[in-house]
Amino acid sequence: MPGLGALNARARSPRGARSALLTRPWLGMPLLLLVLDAVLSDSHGSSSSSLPPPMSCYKSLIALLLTVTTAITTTTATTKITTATTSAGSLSRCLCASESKNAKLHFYRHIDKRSARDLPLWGVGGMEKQRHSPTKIYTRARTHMKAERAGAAIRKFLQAGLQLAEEEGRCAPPTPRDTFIYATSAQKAFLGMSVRKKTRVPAMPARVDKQKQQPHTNYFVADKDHMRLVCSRRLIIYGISACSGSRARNTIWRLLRLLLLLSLLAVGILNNTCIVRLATTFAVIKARGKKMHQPAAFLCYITVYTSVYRGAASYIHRGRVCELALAKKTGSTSMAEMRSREFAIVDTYTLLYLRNTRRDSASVSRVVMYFVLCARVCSHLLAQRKLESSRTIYTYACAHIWGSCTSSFESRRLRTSRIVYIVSHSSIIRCIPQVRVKWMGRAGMRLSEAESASDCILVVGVSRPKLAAAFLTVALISLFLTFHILYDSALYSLHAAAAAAAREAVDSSSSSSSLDLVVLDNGIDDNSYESNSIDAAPFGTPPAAVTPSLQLQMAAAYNTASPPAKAHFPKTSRQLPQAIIVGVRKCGTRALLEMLFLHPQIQKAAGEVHFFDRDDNYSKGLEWYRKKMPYSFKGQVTIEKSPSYFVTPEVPERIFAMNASVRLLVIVREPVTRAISDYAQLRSHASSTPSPPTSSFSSSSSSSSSPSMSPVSSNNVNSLQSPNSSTSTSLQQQQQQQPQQQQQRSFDELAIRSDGTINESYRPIAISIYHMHMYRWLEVFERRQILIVNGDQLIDDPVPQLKRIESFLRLESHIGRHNFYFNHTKGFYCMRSDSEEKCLKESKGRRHPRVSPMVVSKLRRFFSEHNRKFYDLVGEDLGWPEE
Ligand SMILES: Nc1ncnc2c1ncn2[C@@H]1O[C@H](COP(=O)(O)OS(=O)(=O)O)[C@@H](OP(=O)(O)O)[C@H]1O
Repeated sequence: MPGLGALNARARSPRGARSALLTRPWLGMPLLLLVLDAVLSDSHGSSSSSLPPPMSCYKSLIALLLTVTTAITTTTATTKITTATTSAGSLSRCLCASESKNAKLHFYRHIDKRSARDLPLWGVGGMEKQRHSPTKIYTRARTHMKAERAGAAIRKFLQAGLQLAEEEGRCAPPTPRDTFIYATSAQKAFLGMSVRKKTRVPAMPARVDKQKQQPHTNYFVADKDHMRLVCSRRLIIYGISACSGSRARNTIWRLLRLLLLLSLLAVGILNNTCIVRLATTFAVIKARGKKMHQPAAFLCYITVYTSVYRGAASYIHRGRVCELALAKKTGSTSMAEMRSREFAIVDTYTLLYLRNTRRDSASVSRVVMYFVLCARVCSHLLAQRKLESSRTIYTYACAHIWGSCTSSFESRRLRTSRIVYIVSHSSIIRCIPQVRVKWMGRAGMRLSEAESASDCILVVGVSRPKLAAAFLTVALISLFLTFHILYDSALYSLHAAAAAAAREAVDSSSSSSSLDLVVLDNGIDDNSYESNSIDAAPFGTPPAAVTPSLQLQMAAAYNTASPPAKAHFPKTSRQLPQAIIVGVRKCGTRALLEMLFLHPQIQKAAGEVHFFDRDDNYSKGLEWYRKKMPYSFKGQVTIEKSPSYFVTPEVPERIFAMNASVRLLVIVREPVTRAISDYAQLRSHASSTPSPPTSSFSSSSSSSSSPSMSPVSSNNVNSLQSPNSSTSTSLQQQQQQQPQQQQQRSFDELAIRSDGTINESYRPIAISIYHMHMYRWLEVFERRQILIVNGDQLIDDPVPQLKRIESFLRLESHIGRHNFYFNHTKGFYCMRSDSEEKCLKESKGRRHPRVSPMVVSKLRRFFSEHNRKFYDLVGEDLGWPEE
């Protein structure tokens, strides 16, 4: 058994195995894994056998899990992106709030939902009153309300905001008020608004819904581009976002994160690789992320991986970047003192983006908008005398963006390829009459004694989904790696457990009596059933996998060697059958196969393969056939059954060509009973088959041209093949014709012609003339390769027949009486294994039609001669009745 050496060798080198885990390719995505799996599933696909599901099943499951995880991750990341892109809405809300309620802007370091909830923002529709963020309202509406009601609720919510705005009298939009609703298309649809794609700005978006209750208010659906119009046109933005997602999704995400963290930490300890460390770092940060302001944390992840702006990111996530900068610029070292000063931070979380942003229309326009907003904030601060007008406002942005902004201010109009923004310099100047806005380079963030003090630093910027994509990639790779490693570890443990179990079994069996060993070692010779046994090594693979001698070797190996840290389970593969039940139809082939399957060393093919008797299957080649076989361990015997092999002339040669030493099982039953059983089956099938359109068949029973009693013609033999065989045309005719016409007739009519002779061309009769088929097998195979199983005895008492077969297959005796119990309802023996009790299905053991005793005895007399020929051929007398 080659597996033994390999087993021990591998068991002794767990380190090698473990390192193999890490050298596995992990560059692909889960789907790639699935594809690979499918390609490689040749030797590890699923099987209908009783073996534990092959590895690829686990792998597929893991891959599926990964895909689901990926989907969740993607969704989460997408919502983060949405959060980022709706930041403009947050800013405008902040702005309005500051103007309406004199809110202290330095509270707004983190413009997130939590802080927003506590602020008296009218810009999002009376948030203070309702104590709910629009996200929450939307989510709740989506979850709990019908679309219309939810739409109405949100409209009401928006109107409340408008009302509040009116009361405040600040930041009030011109009349008629134009309200822009910034929402995803799904949300807009939800609101009952048709979504019009915005193409050109400044053309106003189409008006889609007029509120009758508030005739002066026009509701428009704004897309991202419209957001940029907000300030210049003094419109109101309502940000409705579903960023937060459902509670369930958040919980799942949290759990996944925890799982990821724990697993990566565990694996990271074992495997000191930078990949794992990286992933672990990611997990730790991700886990911590929930405590941080989302976008800042988000930037932090990116920073960790790019390692470019680490310092800046940490400043940001602490929300102190401006404070520090200001402290340095004013020469103050005391933070407490700094906090007592008034200054504004409009937005911090997109600082890093500014370093990377391209000079494209979208980012520039967004920055312009931010500046406008900043300007308004400054104006507000000036009005409150919290900012000295003589002071300089520093903004931190990369040079080219700043260049765009200033040039736009100067030219009063920023024109890009796509959009013209009406951002006039005068409007800004109106807002901040005496405040100069200057760009402060990165160096400005550091201590510079020469610089004059400043009261206000505006850190502005934009964020883009691009960064999120990077994050997502890292997340996916980490997830993939994690699950891959987890999967490997799980398999590893499974193997070890299985090997340990095998070892236990070996230990216990080695302590059993030595008599067993003697009997088994001499197996065939000592077995009284073994008249047909083959003495040479029978199968393509050594049958010794679990023979006691080998078990002892294994046990010895286990016992002498120091206990291995890890062990490997032998691999499974699909083997061509070493034994085939070739027939005979209706003699108990299924029962035989299922009963043999009780033996742990036997694996059975699912269904009937019909490889050798059907030309279309045979032409697919042996590889196709092999793939139809179940997975088996080395040393196990693979068996398939296709009863029509017995009567198909080409089959013996074909099987021989595959494996000259194959073992064949022919199960036979008293021919008349078999014929009646066959008839019962045909009739049952006929009743469930729709009738063919035409039929030119002339009943064989009434056909005067039918062959006479004496030897069945070769024509008849050909016509006996499986109904599905493609080797015979007459057979197909028979297939179509028999069920409909013949099977409406009684067995008596079909089996006995009107002239009283036996209709031996009638298929059920012809198949029962066993010697006519058997001789073809004996022309090809040696007698000792074929075991004749008595099907009647298998019904009455299966165990002796099975013992014969165990011997014939050179298998350890395993199946015994404990494996069977008689089921009185079914009238047959049913099987019992450790795990279950099982009877054959209803089509096995059908009620036979009533056949007149005269016909039975007539048939028996007819068959007696054929039976004797069969006995002579096989050298066994089966003792079937002759009357
Ligand atoms: N344990 C047990 N349970 C049920 N049936 C049993 C069993 N042992 C043998 N048999 C007999 O098997 C007969 C069906 O034979 P096959 O399985 O070879 O039929 S088939 O050719 O595959 O259709 C079937 O024939 P019918 O009785 O005519 O249905 C049974 O008699």
